[in-house]
Amino acid sequence: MAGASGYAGGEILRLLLAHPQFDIGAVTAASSAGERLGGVHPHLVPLADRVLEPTTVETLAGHDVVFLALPHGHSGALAAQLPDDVVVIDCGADFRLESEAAWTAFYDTAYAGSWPYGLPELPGPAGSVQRERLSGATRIAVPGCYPTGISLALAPGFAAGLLEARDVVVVAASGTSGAGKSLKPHLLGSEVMGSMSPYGVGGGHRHTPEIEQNLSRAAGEPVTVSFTPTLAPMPRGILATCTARLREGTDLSSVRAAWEAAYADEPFVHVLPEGSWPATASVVGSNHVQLQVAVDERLGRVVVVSAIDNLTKGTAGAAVQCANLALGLEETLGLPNAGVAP
Ligand SMILES: NC(=O)C1=CN([C@@H]2O[C@H](COP(=O)(O)OP(=O)(O)OC[C@H]3O[C@@H](n4cnc5c(N)ncnc54)[C@H](OP(=O)(O)O)[C@@H]3O)[C@@H](O)[C@H]2O)C=CC1
Ligand SMILES: CC(=O)N[C@@H](CCC(=O)OP(=O)(O)O)C(=O)O
Repeated sequence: MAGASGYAGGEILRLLLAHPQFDIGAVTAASSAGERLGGVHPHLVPLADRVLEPTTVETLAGHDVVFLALPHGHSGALAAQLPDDVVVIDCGADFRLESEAAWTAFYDTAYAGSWPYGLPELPGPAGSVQRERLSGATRIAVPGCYPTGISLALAPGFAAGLLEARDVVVVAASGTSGAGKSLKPHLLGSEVMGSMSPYGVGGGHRHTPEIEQNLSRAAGEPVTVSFTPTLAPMPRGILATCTARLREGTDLSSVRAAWEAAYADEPFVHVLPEGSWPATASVVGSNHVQLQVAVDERLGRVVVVSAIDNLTKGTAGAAVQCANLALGLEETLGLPNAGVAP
C-alpha cells in the first residue's frame, strides 16, 4: 500500500483489514516514513505497530497487488517498474483520461496514458457496462470522487438516449477529506466550520473532462458539462445535484424505468423508492451509492441527486472492488455493506 499515511491509503487499509482474501504487506509513505502507522491512523488498531517505509519500487516489489494513493504525477514512474503481472490499482488521476488534449488542458504534469477506468457499474452504449473491461485487468485507474457520484447519476439517461448532450449542469458538495490530509489554509476548521463555499467555478475543475469522458461514452456522442464543486463542513461525503435536458416526449415513468433497469442488479448502486432522497449521512463508511430521479416538467429537465462517501465508494471502496474484479474474486468481497449512523 503506497501512500498509506494519507486519507485514501488509510481507508484502503481499513477495508483490507476486513477482507478475507488479502494480507497487508508493505505500508509506505513519504514524509511520514519511519513513523508507526498507529501514529498517523490511530483508528487502524490492528496495524498500529507497523512502521511506514519509504515509497520505492523495492518496497513495493514482491506483492501480488499494489494500491497507489499518491499525489497526482507520482504513479506512472512507479507502475512502469512493477512487473506486468502485478495488479496495480491507482487512486490518482494519472491514468484516468483517454484524451491527451483533455489531460494537458487540466493538469500540469506530462500525460502518462490511460488504464481501464475503475467504475464497474458505469453504463455504456448498447447495454454494455464498464465492469466488462476490468475482469482480469492488471492496471486500473480508480475514478475521482466527484466523477463517481456524477457519472453514475447521469449515465443511465445518456445510455438510454433520453438526454440531450448539451446543457448538462452539476453542482456538488464535498466533505473536506476529499482534499487530502495536507495543510491547506481554506481547509482550516475556522474557515470551513459553519460555512459552504464554491471553488473551481467556471469550468476549471479537473474533474470536468473525466465526467465528460464517462457521459460521452454512455451517450455515444460528445457531452459537455457545467460542473461546480462546493466545500461542505463535514469530513466525508459527496452530494451531487445533476440536471440535464430531456429529449422531447420523455416522462417520469420512462426516466425511472431507465435508471432502475441500469442498476437493477447492482449491489452498490440504488435508485431509492419514490419520495426518498439521498443523503450523505446514509452512505458514510459504506460502498453504496444512493440515487433519486425527478422530472421538472415545466423546464423539460431531469434532476438526479446522488450521494456517496468520497473515501469509500469515491476512492478506497472502488479500489478494493476493482482489485476483486482484477483477481477474479467476488466483486463485493470485503466491502462495507452498511454505513455508520447517526
Ligand atoms: N481524498 C479523497 O477523497 C480522494 C483521493 N483520491 C486520490 O488519492 C490520492 C491520495 O489522496 P489522499 O489520500 O486524499 O491524499 P493525502 O494528502 O491524504 O495523502 C497523500 C499520500 O501520498 C504520500 N506522498 C506525498 N508526497 C509523496 C511523494 N512525493 N512520493 C510518494 N508519496 C507521497 C503521503 O505521504 P506522507 O504523508 O508521508 O508525506 C500520503 O501518504 C490522490 O491522488 C487523490 O487525488 C481520489 C479520490 C478521492
Ligand atoms: C474537497 C476537495 O478538495 N476535493 C478534491 C477532489 C478529490 C478527488 O477525488 O480527486 P482526485 O483523485 O482527482 O484528486 C478536489 O476538488 O480537488
